[in-house]
Amino acid sequence: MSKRSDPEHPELTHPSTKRAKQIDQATPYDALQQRLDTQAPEKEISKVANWFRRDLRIQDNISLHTAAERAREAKRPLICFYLNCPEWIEWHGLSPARLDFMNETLVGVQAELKGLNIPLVYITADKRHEIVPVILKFLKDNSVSHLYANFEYEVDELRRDAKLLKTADGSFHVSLYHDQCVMEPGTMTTSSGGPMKVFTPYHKTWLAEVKTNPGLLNTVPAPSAVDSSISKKVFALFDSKLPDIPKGKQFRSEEERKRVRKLWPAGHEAGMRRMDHFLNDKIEDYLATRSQPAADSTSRMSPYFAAGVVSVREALSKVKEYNRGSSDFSQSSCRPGVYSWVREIVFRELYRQTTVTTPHTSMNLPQNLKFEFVQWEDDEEGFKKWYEGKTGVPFIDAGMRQLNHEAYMHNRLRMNVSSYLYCNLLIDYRRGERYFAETLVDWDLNNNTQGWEPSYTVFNPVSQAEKNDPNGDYIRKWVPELRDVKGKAIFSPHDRLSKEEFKRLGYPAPHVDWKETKARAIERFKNDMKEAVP
Ligand SMILES: Cc1cc2nc3c(=O)[nH]c(=O)nc-3n(C[C@H](O)[C@H](O)[C@H](O)COP(=O)(O)OP(=O)(O)OC[C@H]3O[C@@H](n4cnc5c(N)ncnc54)[C@H](O)[C@@H]3O)c2cc1C
Repeated sequence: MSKRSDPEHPELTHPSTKRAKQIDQATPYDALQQRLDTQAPEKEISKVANWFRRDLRIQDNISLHTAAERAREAKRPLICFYLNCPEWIEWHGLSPARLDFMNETLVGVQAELKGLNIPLVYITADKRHEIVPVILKFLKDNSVSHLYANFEYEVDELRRDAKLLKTADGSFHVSLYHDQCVMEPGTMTTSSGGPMKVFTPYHKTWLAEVKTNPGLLNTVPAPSAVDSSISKKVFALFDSKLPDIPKGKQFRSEEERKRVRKLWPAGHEAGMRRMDHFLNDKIEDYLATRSQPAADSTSRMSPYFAAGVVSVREALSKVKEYNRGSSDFSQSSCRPGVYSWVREIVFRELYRQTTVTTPHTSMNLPQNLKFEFVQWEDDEEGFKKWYEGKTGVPFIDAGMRQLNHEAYMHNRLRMNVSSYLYCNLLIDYRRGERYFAETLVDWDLNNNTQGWEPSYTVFNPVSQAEKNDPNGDYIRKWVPELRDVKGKAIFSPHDRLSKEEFKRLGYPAPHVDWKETKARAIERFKNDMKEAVP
């Protein structure tokens, strides 16, 4: 089957499954590596540039650190820049919360760099196809001989970098670094040499590597101040103005902006404060409470990691300190909370390895390509109820209302609302994936696509709520219509209250019957995938 595009939902466009398999065979990552390896020999340094991407910090930033060292040794200026592309923002569906968080962080980064006599310049390419020419012009106009940046692993970004190298044709030298993870994506292989894809062996190997090589968690310092006799050569580049967030991507109101900003204070310092708070007050109980959304006991570090405001190495170095200086994070050697939190970080690492080695996963296609053959339902009413948190299923509605209010959702709810959308409503999972991207402050393509990977597991939102929100506190917080419902009726008020009692709540009846739709989904998946040949 394999539809290539859906005119009503252009965000779901993707290649055919056959093409996806070809892309997995000859990956954009390998193509870029090849270009990097076959560059013309380096010329003498005239100016060095560092391109900030999803690494919005000066602390423990590998490309920035290396670029600054190169410039310092050569006594040449260092220029930093950030590329803004409104069409790219639309294409990837970034949320107002995420953009505001990034912009606020950039304001701080620019000020920090200025204090070190290093300019941060904002450059804009209105359209995606203008990105490469705009960057080339900027580098040429400023006589840059050496460009530094950290890898981004998604297909679009890898192809953009390969195109930049091709078009530059040796006019400057490009160096890219692995900065997003502890373990370089693609390097964790099985005994037969292929990339590890399964979590348990990946986790085991990751723990062993980090235990024997604690240097993997080492951080690099922020750049030191540039001598003003050198920085004056790029005097005109200081005080570049932060571009406005595109109109359609701004908060609906000042009140909303203030509220969301308060929840997610921007910048590295705020991120590290949050990490300290987690270690001081939360990590001890993390294993026991991490699935209980009312406890709010997780770190809430995801926006900082997703935009690279805090590096994972720096966060793990803090965890190592807490772990009495040991990088042995195995279950038998550390506190349960430490083991369990690091395990989540390892999921994040594996998902980057997956993006690099199975690139079709970042092209709107499921990892298991057979799911591409499922016929999804067009249930617009159901979709609207889902995203507004009005499905009539309290746990699902609470999760979606938290998302809409905080630009964030607890992991347990992410698992439940995604399953509900593509199993019970049988709506194309990619629409939910996209809604998350457009709403979350912590959107991260690797974690989001893997989180949304369809499967046969149909979560039961009633038993899930009974287990993980036993007193119904989370539901009461986010679904005020149910605030006064007593006992277990809160988990399924339509079925557990009398008709009159339910009517008085002013809460919707379930949009679909869970049992029936579970059976429908399993049947549909089986039938549609039975003879699928991706
Ligand atoms: C459908 C779905 C969509 C998701 N979309 C995103 C997303 O866009 N961005 C995102 O960062 N995470 C996503 N996740 C993973 C997870 O829900 C969030 O990372 C987590 O809830 C963030 O809260 P925290 O920082 O308090 O996590 P903690 O529990 O404190 O975990 C620490 C860190 O580990 C990483 N992590 C935790 N859980 C996971 C996981 N299941 N998979 C991968 N990494 C994990 C995150 O970087 C997180 O900040 C998604 C999960 C699902 C099921």
